[in-house]
Amino acid sequence: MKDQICYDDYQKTASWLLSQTQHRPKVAIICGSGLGMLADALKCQDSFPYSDIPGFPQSTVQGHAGRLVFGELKGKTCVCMQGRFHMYEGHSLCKTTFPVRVFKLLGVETLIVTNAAGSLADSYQVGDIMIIKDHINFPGLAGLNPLNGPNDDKFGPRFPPMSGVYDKDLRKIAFDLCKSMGVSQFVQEGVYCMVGGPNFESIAEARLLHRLGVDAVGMSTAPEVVVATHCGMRVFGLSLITNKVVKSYNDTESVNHEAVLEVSKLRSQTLQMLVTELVSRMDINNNTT
Ligand SMILES: O=P(O)(O)O[C@H]1O[C@H](CO)[C@@H](O)[C@H]1O
Ligand SMILES: Nc1nc2[nH]cnc2c(=O)[nH]1
Repeated sequence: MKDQICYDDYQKTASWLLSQTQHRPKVAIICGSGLGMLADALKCQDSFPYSDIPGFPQSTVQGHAGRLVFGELKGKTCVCMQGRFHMYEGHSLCKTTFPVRVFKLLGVETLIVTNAAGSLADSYQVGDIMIIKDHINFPGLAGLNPLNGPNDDKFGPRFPPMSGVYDKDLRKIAFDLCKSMGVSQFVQEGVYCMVGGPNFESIAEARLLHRLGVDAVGMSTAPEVVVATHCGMRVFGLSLITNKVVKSYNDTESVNHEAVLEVSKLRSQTLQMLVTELVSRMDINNNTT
């Protein structure tokens, strides 16, 4: 796949998908590491391996199956990415966010992003679910932004605002749902920070992030949210806290990807229920098939 992607490239992929499925999704869900089971809740599935979709990048990370699944959650049509693309895999940021613009062209109005993340906040525990209130896009602050290059006005403005992008109403609905599901004791709300990866944080880096007010850190999500916001989508995000980031030189623990995937399994049912109920409560004009 080439590095410069133009409107026609997104359009070709969207047209191919529209020709292969009757589903017309209004909601897209991106599954984080080990969270691909979120797609299992979809009814009447049509699914496509990324390798079959013209123009789609390929997943290379364990815990990211590489399948696009269309289907219904409580009667609402959704498309779900079982596997996302990360900058550290060697993809350009345009490629990591390619699906988001394709979703826009499919008619998607709301993007739900999920990820596995390490916690910096002292009060967080492994297994907590963090509703994302805001993000710090470290690569973005350093000039690595998926919107770099000529702006395509068909998608959005040159200088999109990034304040208040994680939809307040959806966050409130999610909180209320967690209460009614009896899981609010392990639900948090906080700031997600994207770093480039693929290495986990050094202790000095962890301390820096902690001082900056970061609650959870990962290697994804922010570019997808930037692109979704640029093209006018509503955004909701969840981080599953899979590990505590090591902040002390006395700590002998260290994190690894296998442990991240293990914890993802632990909360799979709760996350699936939360996302399903959230989608079912969304105000969506659903014109399926
Ligand atoms: O952000 P997701 O895709 O959930 O994955 C997270 O888990 C991986 C590290 O274990 C990194 O890719 C990090 O970003
Ligand atoms: N950067 C980063 N990404 C993660 N993904 C899951 N856990 C972590 C972590 O501790 N740090």
